[in-house]
Amino acid sequence: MDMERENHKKAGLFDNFSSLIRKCIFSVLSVGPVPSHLAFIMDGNRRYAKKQNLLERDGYRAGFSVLINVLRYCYELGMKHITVYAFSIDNFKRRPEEVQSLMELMQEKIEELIEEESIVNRLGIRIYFRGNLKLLSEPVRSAVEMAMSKTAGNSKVVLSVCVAYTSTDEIARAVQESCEEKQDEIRERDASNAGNYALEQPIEVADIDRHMYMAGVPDPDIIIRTSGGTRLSNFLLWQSACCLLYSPRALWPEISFWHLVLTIIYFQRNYFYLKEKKKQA
Ligand SMILES: CC(C)=CCC/C(C)=C/CC/C(C)=C/COP(=O)(O)OP(=O)(O)O
Repeated sequence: MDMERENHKKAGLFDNFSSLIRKCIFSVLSVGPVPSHLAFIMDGNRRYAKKQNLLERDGYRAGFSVLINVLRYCYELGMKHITVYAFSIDNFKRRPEEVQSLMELMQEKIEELIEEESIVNRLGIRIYFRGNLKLLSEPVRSAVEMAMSKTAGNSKVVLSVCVAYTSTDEIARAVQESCEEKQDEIRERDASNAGNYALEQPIEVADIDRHMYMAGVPDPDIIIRTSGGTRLSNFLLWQSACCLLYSPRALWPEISFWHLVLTIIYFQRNYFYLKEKKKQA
């Protein structure tokens, strides 16, 4: 028992020490510009499981723990938006047992996240799930909806979790809805202006923007794809016209505080170039 208490005390001291080191490093980094929106393609969970001789499911569990750590670091750095690619529409084509196991894990973790004392509530994180949510099974969809309503009062950080998501689906749906909206407007105007044909009204980029799953979220400053890949894999294509891509070689569950530090340094080195490109766009 004494041994247990001793170990607990040591772990507590280590946590305090790490948090102090983090604070010092973050205050140095904060002298320069810090991104306000990071987006992650959390690649490499299965490879990690294989490498560590774990079940695939445990690779995803390790990936979820890393997501929680990353959220804490981003919060400490004062970032406003974090977006993660948790499940693409194409992922539904994986083996049914794998899809089932990942969905069960998501449901379990979402339910944990909305508990009163969870990190999400302690740090004031508002969660949005973005994607074609109709494609989710009923229990997962209810968990997702519950998480969005239970965190609606949190306002420090916005976590956007893209599930049942692909950019091409997002764009096609937004264009479709914008056309329908425009047709309704024309119909209403024609009805009140009998006999006069309405002039053709083009659909603007801003109209489509308003109908995106990511509506209201500023475009990401950097997309980080772990495991060294440099493909966007149908993630945030509409939102990444002026965005950096960073691809550390580490698998997602291996991502640590130091990878985040390197990401910020990469952002700071490219800041003026990015600012110039944004101005031109
Ligand atoms: C509640 C919540 C937000 C949970 C998120 C859990 C989590 C870490 C999901 C990642 C899912 C995924 C398909 C990652 C891609 O890597 P991969 O598994 O395809 O790995 P590979 O590239 O090694 O094959």
